[in-house]
Parts: sequence; C-alpha cells; structure tokens
Amino acid sequence: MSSSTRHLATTATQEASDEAVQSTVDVNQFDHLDPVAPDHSTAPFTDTCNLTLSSGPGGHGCISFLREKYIANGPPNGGDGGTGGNVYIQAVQGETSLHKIARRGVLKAGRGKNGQGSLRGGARGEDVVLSVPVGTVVREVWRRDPVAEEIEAGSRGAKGYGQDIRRDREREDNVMRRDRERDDDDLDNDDIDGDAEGGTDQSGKWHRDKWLLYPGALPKSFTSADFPSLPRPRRSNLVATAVQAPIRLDLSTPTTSPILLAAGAMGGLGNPHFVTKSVHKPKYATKGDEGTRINLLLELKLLADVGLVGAPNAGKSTLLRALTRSRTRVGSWAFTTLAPSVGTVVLDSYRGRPTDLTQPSTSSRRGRTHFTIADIPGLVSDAHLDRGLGLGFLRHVERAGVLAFVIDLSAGDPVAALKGLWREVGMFELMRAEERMEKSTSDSDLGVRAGRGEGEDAGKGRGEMKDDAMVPFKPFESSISPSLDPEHHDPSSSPPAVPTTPDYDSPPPTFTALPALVLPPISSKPWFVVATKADLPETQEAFRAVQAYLEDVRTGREGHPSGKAGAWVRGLRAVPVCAMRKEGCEGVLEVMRGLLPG
Ligand SMILES: Nc1nc2c(ncn2[C@@H]2O[C@H](COP(=O)(O)OP(=O)(O)OP(=O)(O)O)[C@@H](O)[C@H]2O)c(=O)[nH]1
Ligand SMILES: [Mg+2]
Repeated sequence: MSSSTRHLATTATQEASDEAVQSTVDVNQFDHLDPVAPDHSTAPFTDTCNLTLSSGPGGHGCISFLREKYIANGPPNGGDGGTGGNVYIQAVQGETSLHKIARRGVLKAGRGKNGQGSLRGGARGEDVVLSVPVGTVVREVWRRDPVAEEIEAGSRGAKGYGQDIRRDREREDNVMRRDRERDDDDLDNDDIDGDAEGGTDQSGKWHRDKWLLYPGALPKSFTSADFPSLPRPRRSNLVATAVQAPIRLDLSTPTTSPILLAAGAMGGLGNPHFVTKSVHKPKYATKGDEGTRINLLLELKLLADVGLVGAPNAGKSTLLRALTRSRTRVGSWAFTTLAPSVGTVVLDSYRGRPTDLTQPSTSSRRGRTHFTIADIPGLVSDAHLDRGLGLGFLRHVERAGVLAFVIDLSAGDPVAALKGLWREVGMFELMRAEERMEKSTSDSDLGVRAGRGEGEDAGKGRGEMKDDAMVPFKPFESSISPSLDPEHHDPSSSPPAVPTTPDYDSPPPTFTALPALVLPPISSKPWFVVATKADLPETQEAFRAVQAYLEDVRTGREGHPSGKAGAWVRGLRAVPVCAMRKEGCEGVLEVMRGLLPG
C-alpha cells in the first residue's frame, strides 16, 4: 500500500471513530466546557532544573615575525587572541517550561579565535543567550573562575605594575650580564637548569599552561631562555556589568535586554607584547584564559494572581476554561491535569468607551486590565507523603495573591475536603520552611563558599546576607564583585582556602548553600471557596454546610483550617458555580477581583 493510500485509510478510520464518538457523546452547547477526550495537549513540563554554563575561553596569542621581500627576518607581529563569548540570560514570554534547558544540562559560549600574523587579532567567541520563562528564579550553586583564583592566589604578578616592571628590569639586567659572561667564558648552556615543565613564571621559566612556544624553535632555546613574568590576569570590561556573584535572580518580568551572567575570558597576548631591550624577537606568546563555569539551579514558579487548589476531578480545569479562554484538558478521571497552566481573565476588552475615564488618574483600579489564574494538578490526601503527584506543584500557587479552593459539592463531605486541602498546604509550607532551615544551617556550616571564585565575598558576605536577598536585576547598579577586583583586599577576612597553584582538573566543589526565597505564609493570603458542580442534585445541603463552616471560621467560632494564628479570615465566603454551564462564573470573578490588590 502506497503512503497516500495508507494516509487515506487512516483518515477514513479516524473519521469513522470520530463519528462513533459523536454518536455516543451528547454534543450540547457546553462542549467547550465539557470537551471530548482528544481535545488536549501534552506538552512536556519541567519546573526545576540544574544547568552548568561556561563562558568562552580566550583564543591564544600568535607568535609571528614579519617576512617580506627584502625583509627576511622582520620584527614580531603576532596578533592577540580573541575574547571568549559571553553567557546571557533572558526571561521571555511564551516559554512555559524549563524542559528544554533541563534536557540540555550544559551551555557553553564560543571560544575566542587565535590571533594571527600581521598583527591580526582573533575574532570574539560566540555569545549564548539562555531563554527562560518569566517567573524563573535563578540561584548559583557553585562557580569556578580560574582568573579570580589566580588573582587570589597572587600567582600572576597581581601585586601591581610597578613591582612587575622592576622585576622585569632586574631580570633583563641579569640576562645581559649572563650573556656577557657567556661570551667571555665561551660556556655552553648545558649548566643552566633545564626544568622546562612546572617551573613557575616567577622564576622566569616556561609555564606549560600559560605560554605558547614558537613551533620551529629548538627546546634548548627555551630551556635557556629567561621568560618575562606572566602579564597580570586581565578581565573583560563587561565583567563590571555582569550579575554579582553569587547569582540570585528573580526574573518575574520579561527582560528587555539579555542579562550578562558570565563574561568571556580574555585572549592571550601575541609575541610583540614581550619585546624587551634584550629580547627583540620573543618566540613565545601567552595562551587565552579559561572561561568561568557556573552551576545554576533554575526554579520556575508560574506567576498568577489567583491559584486554584482542589482535589483531583473537582472541576478546576473546567472552571479555568469557563473563566478564561484557556484550553486545558478536562476529563472525568483523576489527574487529567499533569502540568500547571495559566489562563488570563481580561477585565477591559477594549470594546467601547473605557468605563473609568471619569476616575482620577491616580485611581488604583485603573491599572488592572486583566488578571491570571493558575490551574495545578489535583491534591490527594497525604500528597506530602508523595502520594498522587505530590506537593511540588503548589510552588506555582505559592506566589499567587489569592487562593481559590475548588470543592466538588457532589463528592462527600465538603468541609472535610476543605480541611484536607488546607492540611496539605500546611505540610507544603512546613517542607519549604525545613528546606530553608537546612539551607541556612548548611550555609553557616560551610562558611567557605569561598575560595572558588567567591573569595572574600564568601568570607564576610554570607553572614551579612539575608535570606530574602533575592533582588530583581538592575544592570548598572551591579558592580564588580570584591572577589573579582584585583585591588580589593579585606584584611579582616580570613584567607580563602585556595591552593597556590589552582588545580583545574579537580572536580568542582559540590556545596549547595542556597538562600531560599522567603514568601509570606500561605495562611495569610486571602482565600475563598468555589463550590463546583452545584448543578448536580442534592448539592444544596453540602453548599449550606460549607457556608456555615466558613461563617464559623470568619466569626472565630471555628479555628482557621490551617491551624495557624493570625490567618486571613476577613471576607471569607463560598461561591456556588456550575462551571460546565458557565453558571455563577461572574460571582467568582467578582470575588477574585475584590480580593486582588489594585
Ligand atoms: N456536572 C458538572 N460536572 C462538572 C462541573 N465541572 C466539572 N465537571 C466535570 O468534572 C470532571 C472533572 O473536571 P476537571 O475540570 O478535569 O477536573 P480537575 O479538577 O481539573 O481534575 P484534575 O485535573 O484531575 O485534578 C469532568 O468530567 C467535568 O466535566 C460542573 O460544574 N458540573
Ligand atoms: Mg485539571
């Protein structure tokens, strides 16, 4: 059978099955709110992920000499290596999941190109932009910055130019004196220590990781050569605009321009940089620096004004579809919804004359033209013991301003159902608090975020840093981190535990000292009850029971279902709806609007 025939056959079967569905399902005017099974989307969803990103390493400097007609042995003209690519982050609208990033795991910017002859500098490495959904919280887990480590270890002339130049001059004088002696005594060079490997730059020897040698030269000429001291570590100017370490960003609004997380490393220097009085034709150049590696923890918290909390099959998704133009999946079985989704309620449809033109422009109501509602998978009892889909999805309503508890009036005791939901919410809060406690104790235990590119910042910063130090990003208020500033030295801080010669091959540090985002307790949020399926028979009794219970809670005769003191009870009420017929939805929107600020 040809592919076209097969296609026709499949279409025919599909049509037949569609007809069958149509004949069994009564398609009435509510089919949008009570759709048939195939109406669903199964986009993958991930709300936390770990990502390692690295800025691009610099290209190597070039060793080259001018060769032209009549200039057989010209001056050095090797270009510098290009700077490595930068890594940016951007919060974009339209993305709703971290699954693409989670699958990727690693993000690397491009390496700078090597310098070339005729003083041609290497091209810059390619930048990369990490696009995350709006509502992502970014936290740094660890960081490896070889250049910062070198600055801290003081292994590369970090003591200041003056000293470097003096030392170079002394070295030059020594070289000239040695050359003179060599001429006089006609000595060969065999007695000069030929330890070419592992020699530090301070002793003027070849440092394999840092220097690049002229390929045509004989090893003897290097073992006897006196290398200049390595140039001071250089940093791209962009470092000053990068987010200060440790990175903690709350990307709750779309970012207009990408935010720099890690600037590319500088390229190596070409051989013309090493011309001195005694060495006219240096046969060496420096290699490019290593890029910065940063491990980040990304957590997506969907941003919605109202969060729907309810048991599976309570009718949350149907309610969302009735209130908004959302097309979330609805089904008559538990766990139809497997990933959170957000719908938008448009308050001003921009049709006709705006109603509030007569209001003064300072009116607080003027600003809000819409609000958003988040639907999450249902909560079963003992969800905190990881039953059902667990409590993880509650993080998406954690930041909501108002909670709507969706109770199915036809499913047993509604008051018990409401208390059960509050119990799970309470357990979720407890778990978050414990997490926070663990983190803060591990923070103080570790004390040494240190050393690895954090340096002095870690020594003194951790103590001062508050848990809620999460700040929205402000590009030009960020300054160079003290640990990255070669001039910065804080005598009060203990010396960081850094090996003198950084060992780049060792595995990265594994501590996970992350401050948690502190939010107001969920029990302090305004909440109300949406009593759904009110169209079903014998639900009036159940609704009256909920109403009476909420009245008791409001007046203080009953305790708050969360069991917390000072919880929100002021305007507590229940709204009956039949979401499937879109009945009572105006009442729900009115209550939501009333409880939302602004
Ligand atoms: N009679 C009646 N049925 C409703 C109403 N609202 C929802 N339903 C039905 O209840 C079933 C479950 O609806 P969903 O909206 O998928 O429930 P859910 O709370 O999102 O369920 P999960 O996603 O599994 O947590 C569906 O068969 C709906 O048709 C209502 O107001 N009246
Ligand atoms: Mg659902």
